[in-house]
Amino acid sequence: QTEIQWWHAMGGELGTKLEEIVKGFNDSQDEYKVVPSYKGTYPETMTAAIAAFRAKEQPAIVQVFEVGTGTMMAAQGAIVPVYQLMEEQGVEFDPAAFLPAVVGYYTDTDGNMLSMPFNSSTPILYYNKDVFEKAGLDPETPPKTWGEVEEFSNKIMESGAAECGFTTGWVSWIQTENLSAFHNQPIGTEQNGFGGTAARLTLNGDVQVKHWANLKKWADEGLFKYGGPVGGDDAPPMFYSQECAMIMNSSASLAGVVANAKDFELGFGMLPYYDDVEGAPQNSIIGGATLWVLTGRPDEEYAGTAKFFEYLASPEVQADWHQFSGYLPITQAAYDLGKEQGYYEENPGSEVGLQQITLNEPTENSKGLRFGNYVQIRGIIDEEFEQMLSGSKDAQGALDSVVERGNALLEEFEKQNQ
Ligand SMILES: O=P(O)(O)OC[C@H](O)CO
Repeated sequence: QTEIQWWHAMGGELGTKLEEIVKGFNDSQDEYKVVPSYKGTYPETMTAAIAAFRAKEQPAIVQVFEVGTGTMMAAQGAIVPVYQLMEEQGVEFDPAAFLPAVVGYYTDTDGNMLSMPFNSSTPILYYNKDVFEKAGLDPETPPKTWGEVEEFSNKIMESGAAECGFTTGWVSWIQTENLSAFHNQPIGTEQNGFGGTAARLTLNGDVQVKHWANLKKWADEGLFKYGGPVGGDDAPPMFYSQECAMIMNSSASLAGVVANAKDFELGFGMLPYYDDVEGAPQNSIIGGATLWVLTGRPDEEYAGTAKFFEYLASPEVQADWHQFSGYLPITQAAYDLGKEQGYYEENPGSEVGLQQITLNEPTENSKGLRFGNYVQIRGIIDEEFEQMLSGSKDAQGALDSVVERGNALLEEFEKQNQ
């Protein structure tokens, strides 16, 4: 039996489900055994894989979050593009089976898919209907605009229904990158980096500055509570304990929310927008991760990997994973299967993420981003946001620093990849 190592970043409920999915494949045949290993957060998993590659101890498959795409694409010689893998192994693979938002993010300029879509998400709003009701708000109506987020949060706090209005996961992904896409604002030149490595950051525009300044003001007033860097691990517990009435987080936080928020009625909504920004709401962008295949493994592992990917993309596996986790149904077939099963009717709110990424035809500003060294740039976004919260910089100063420090990394990346 050939063992295939799969390094991933799915902890908690998602990790348990991932293992169940792998077991389904392992039990379905006896030639290959996929061995999943949890390697920590997305940045930790990616760093571990790069170090392992240098030490020639790399796994065949590694799960890399969406913002690692630019770096992985440039790592020629280290990766086997998935379209090539499937072709070489004679396994049928139709990129058109995946949703356009997913295909667009992971294909090269010739339309070839480089990594295997597995878990694509988008951020949404979760809210506590019980707290809304206690505060005299309509529990069936989530806030649509940032003005309403402020107004509702004030009511919630003044009425004593909860201590805080809202929290958020991922300041980088949700309150900066998605905020920009949803308001049709660029975060960089060259179509947010899709046009090539000459791209530079521009995320210190008026809308982003206004939003960060508001977050600082709301944090000072207690309306908003910060959940920490990277994914914002401190945010979900504040929502589960009913300290904060709302949370903006990945659609894939669903599994955790369902498991932990047992004492109150859950509501779902789209991300808020500023109604004085023309073109908003545009559409949100995907997050989550894809599976990259690394070079340097024995041939039989690639044969098994192709078979495993075929299994992962099947409508049954995808629909099950999507419905459990809150990740988007990444293939049309998985979405259709869910409809046939009556899943969306029985689970109001479960289509919010999909409706939001498809709200409008994506523009250059809202189809995603592709920058090299972006994992490090995410770290800079968190650092500068924290500097702003502590009062040592204002929103403009913090975002200017993100651009300056980030562009130094982009210049370095461009030089290395000429
Ligand atoms: O928590 P996930 O898997 O939806 O990922 C969120 C972000 O896209 C990570 O960059």
